[in-house]
Amino acid sequence: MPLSEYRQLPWPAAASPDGPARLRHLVTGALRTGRPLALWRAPDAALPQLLVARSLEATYTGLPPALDDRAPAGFAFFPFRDSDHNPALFLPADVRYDLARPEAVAVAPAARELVPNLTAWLALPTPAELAWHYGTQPVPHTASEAEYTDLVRRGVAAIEAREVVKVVSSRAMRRPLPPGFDPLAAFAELSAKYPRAFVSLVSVPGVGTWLGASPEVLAEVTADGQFHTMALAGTQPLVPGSRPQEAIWRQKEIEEQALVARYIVSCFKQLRLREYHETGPRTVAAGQLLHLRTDFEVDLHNVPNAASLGTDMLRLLHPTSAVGGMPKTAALAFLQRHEGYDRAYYSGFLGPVNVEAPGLASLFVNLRCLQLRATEAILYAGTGLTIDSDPAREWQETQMKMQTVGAVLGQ
Ligand SMILES: C=C(O[C@H]1C=CC=C(C(=O)O)[C@@H]1O)C(=O)O
Repeated sequence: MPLSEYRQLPWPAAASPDGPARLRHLVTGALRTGRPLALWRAPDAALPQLLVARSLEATYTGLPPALDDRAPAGFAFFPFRDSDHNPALFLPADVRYDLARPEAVAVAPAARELVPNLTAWLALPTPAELAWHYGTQPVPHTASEAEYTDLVRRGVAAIEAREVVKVVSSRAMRRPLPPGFDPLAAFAELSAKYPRAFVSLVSVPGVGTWLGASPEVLAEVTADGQFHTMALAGTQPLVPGSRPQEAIWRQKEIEEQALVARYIVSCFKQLRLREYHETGPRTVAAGQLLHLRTDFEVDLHNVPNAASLGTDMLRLLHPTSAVGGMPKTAALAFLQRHEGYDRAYYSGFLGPVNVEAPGLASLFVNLRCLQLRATEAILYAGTGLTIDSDPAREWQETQMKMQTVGAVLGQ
């Protein structure tokens, strides 16, 4: 919905002094009134944006979001696997606050009834305590090194037995929160540390609070009418002092990434799309890690099914072979049987749809993320397995990936 249809509530002059203080004030208000919220900082953007949904009920959705300019505006927050425990959510863009326009809060027509209380709230001082929403699901099983390496061995055996070509195993890890841990400060720290990542903080009653810095675009429709997705896979540490372009990749990683690229091409084929532009694979840095990445662009001005292409691709892509495996159904069945924990929103996807302008969408894979509980964080990471995977190395790789978001835990 264009911003012109929103009601602009000017910030009272005497209240919170600057954009970040106002952001904190709005987040506090959303948490106190039990409303879902999403805060994100797009890659390469200077400032974050906040969206608050009018109610939890308004966020439940069935299908993945439609990526077209007539679809509702909001923030998608989808689990790896849709279930009653981890519902697929789409937070309608009812209340918006963009730090690039810090002087006013925008309220959508659908949330008009919030205006009186919100106006009163803007004039109040900010309470010190933020009551973040916590998930109601139990803490997931966290695999020991022995358990994880065993899972990797089983994955390799499934590849050898030709049940799957590739599978991406993953695990969770618990870490205590440092004293005085402040998720908003952690969000700002991740934004500063990873300028090229999609940094997000999502908090939903009953579902929980998730913080992350994702390097992976799942599906994007840009202002100049391009559809963009990427095949991101293969991991090695960035050696301090060296340049990403100098990295040398083993056959294992080259094949692992090529499978993801091939999967994307097969999705285009299913949609009978031949006009796409492919760049790469090239080496890209994501925090302290390097990955191989191929970018795919489709000029939506030049394809017959432009209006539905983004929506159709999103439905085919999730979960991609960078987080599930190949063939998709067999890889997901392997994970269901052997992984031994609930990924919840890790390796799902998230991001704004039609928020900045109708027709603009940026959905990212929810990687390099953690779930916040009252006293601890649960970190998540996975590794793409191929026939050449070494269990000890794959464990190491999950450790490295967890350090991306784990950096804010100060350990
Ligand atoms: C599954 C994750 O990363 C994916 C994205 C890039 C590289 C990957 C890899 O090398 O295995 C994974 O496919 C994760 O970060 O948890």
